[in-house]
Amino acid sequence: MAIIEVRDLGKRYGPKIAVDAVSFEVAEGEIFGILGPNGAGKTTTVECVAGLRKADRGSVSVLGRAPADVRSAIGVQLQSSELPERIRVSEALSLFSSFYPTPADWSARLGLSAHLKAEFGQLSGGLKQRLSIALALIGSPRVAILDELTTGLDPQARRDTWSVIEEVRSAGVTIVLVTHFMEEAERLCDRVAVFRDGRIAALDTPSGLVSRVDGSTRVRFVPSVALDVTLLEALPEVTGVSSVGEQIVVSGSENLVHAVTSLLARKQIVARQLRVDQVSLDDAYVELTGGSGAEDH
Ligand SMILES: Nc1ncnc2c1ncn2[C@@H]1O[C@H](COP(=O)(O)OP(=O)(O)OP(=O)(O)O)[C@@H](O)[C@H]1O
Repeated sequence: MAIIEVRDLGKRYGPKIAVDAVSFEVAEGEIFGILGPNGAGKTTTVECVAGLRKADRGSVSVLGRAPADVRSAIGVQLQSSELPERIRVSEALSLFSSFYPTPADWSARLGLSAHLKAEFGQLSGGLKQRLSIALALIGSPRVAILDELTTGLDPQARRDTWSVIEEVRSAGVTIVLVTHFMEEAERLCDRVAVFRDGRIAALDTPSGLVSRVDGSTRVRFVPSVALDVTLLEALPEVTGVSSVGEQIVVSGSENLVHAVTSLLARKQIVARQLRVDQVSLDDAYVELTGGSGAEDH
């Protein structure tokens, strides 16, 4: 069942079209990723889903209602979340807890226990980030919107945060995750919408996005005897053949390996130094967004 439905969403800032005809659904319990270069409209879209920004066009429903009517069911961690400099971590947690009938405390799990007395203004960027995640989850939301969840975290803290997100999902929370990190999307997301210039350029599972790239699989080998490459080119699974010295590199679709090895077996040719590579979500992203840098934050 869809817990979030976005239909034909449109938003301008003056002459600038930030979001244009964006539609998608998020199923209950899903981790839905939103990827795209800077300025592609990701934050504007999630702000509309959270009920924090009014769209010019289209509709958003969360749990079948307008987001503004179900605010307590939506937890939001946005890029710009700022707190007063002097507020202590413990004070922020109890203040936010007081807004909700059944608050949930994720602070220990997010590594904040040793920093409860620290003032917000003294926290490192990573700790501020973790506090903002704890505050987004404090109201036991049905839907959590996390914008650039792990930006500013070191690799270990990023992995720890991923484990927390997996726990949050196991607790039944649906998650919308805006990210610049392909590894994060690949690890966490069930489906990913790739935004480009205010529109969704592609929406699929991470592996589905990869398989859209032409020549997403590459087979490299050195044939035991000279091989007529036109035989390889004639295979329907093959999109390209090149040679580097003795090595032959064949690109093509998912079933490429079987097609190539069957041909070699028929010709009684042994494939030496056989290697198979798959393009990464990074490669797919670059192709789908026209080469914009993904991790330029
Ligand atoms: N309040 C605003 N006033 C004017 N223009 C805005 C405003 N907020 C965003 N924009 C513009 O709208 C476009 C989309 O911005 P948005 O923040 O939604 O993109 P984004 O994909 O989240 O980018 P980023 O990855 O940099 O956060 C950008 O061109 C941005 O400059």
